[in-house]
Amino acid sequence: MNSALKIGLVSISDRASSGIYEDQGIPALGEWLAQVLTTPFTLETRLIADEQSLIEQTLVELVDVAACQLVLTTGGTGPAKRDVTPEATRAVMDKEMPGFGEQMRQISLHFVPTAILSRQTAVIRGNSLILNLPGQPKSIKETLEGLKNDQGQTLVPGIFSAIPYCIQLLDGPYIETDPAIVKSFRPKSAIRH
Ligand SMILES: Nc1ncnc2c1ncn2[C@@H]1O[C@H](COP(=O)(O)OP(=O)(O)OP(=O)(O)O)[C@@H](O)[C@H]1O
Ligand SMILES: Nc1nc2c(c(=O)[nH]1)N[C@H]1C(S)=C(S)[C@@H](COP(=O)(O)O)O[C@H]1N2
Repeated sequence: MNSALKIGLVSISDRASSGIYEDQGIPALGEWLAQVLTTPFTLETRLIADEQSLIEQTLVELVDVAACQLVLTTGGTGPAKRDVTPEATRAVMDKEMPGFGEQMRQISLHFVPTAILSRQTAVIRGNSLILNLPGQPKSIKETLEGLKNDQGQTLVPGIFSAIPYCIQLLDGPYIETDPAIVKSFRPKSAIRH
């Protein structure tokens, strides 16, 4: 199976979803993906409140019905009572991919000491990867892209480097990126020319 790339974006914020402020999560995710992906893709976007059952329902629908091979959530990963995104994500998983959360916290510590407050994780459901990002819109680029010096050299690799190969291992489309922004890493045997 090697269908066209479809990515689900879920912004989870009580205030953005009720109109108290404008959602910046989905635009930030969409703009970043448009810059980095050289593979054509389509988006399915959802803006929802921090309600566990609604988050679970949305993730299931994006994977099982809309057939997104990758789903990125933003928001609701912190310690506050209504932050339940990781619980909802785990509730719909087949298996957990804890390395993504570990690496994102490592990256984020280069930007903010409160990075350890994010409980973000990643999971596999069916043939799809679901990944939690923090709610702060600037954290999207920080965690996906990593940290570069003034000369543009990578100091800490962002987690997106590992996503194309992960999707490939799940029998999804072959995803390519602009290496000047994020170099996708694959073992030599998995590279297609
Ligand atoms: N979707 C969003 N759009 C714009 N800014 C956001 C969004 N989500 C979070 N932020 C910003 O990042 C900060 C930290 O995000 P966090 O997810 O902790 O928000 P929150 O306090 O849980 O509130 P809410 O769920 O209502 O966004 C917020 O105070 C807000 O300034
Ligand atoms: N890269 C990055 N990671 C970050 C942040 C940030 O600004 N940049 N904010 C942190 C803060 S302040 C919190 S409370 C947690 C959880 O945020 P969330 O509840 O919006 O998901 O993410 C953390 N991770």
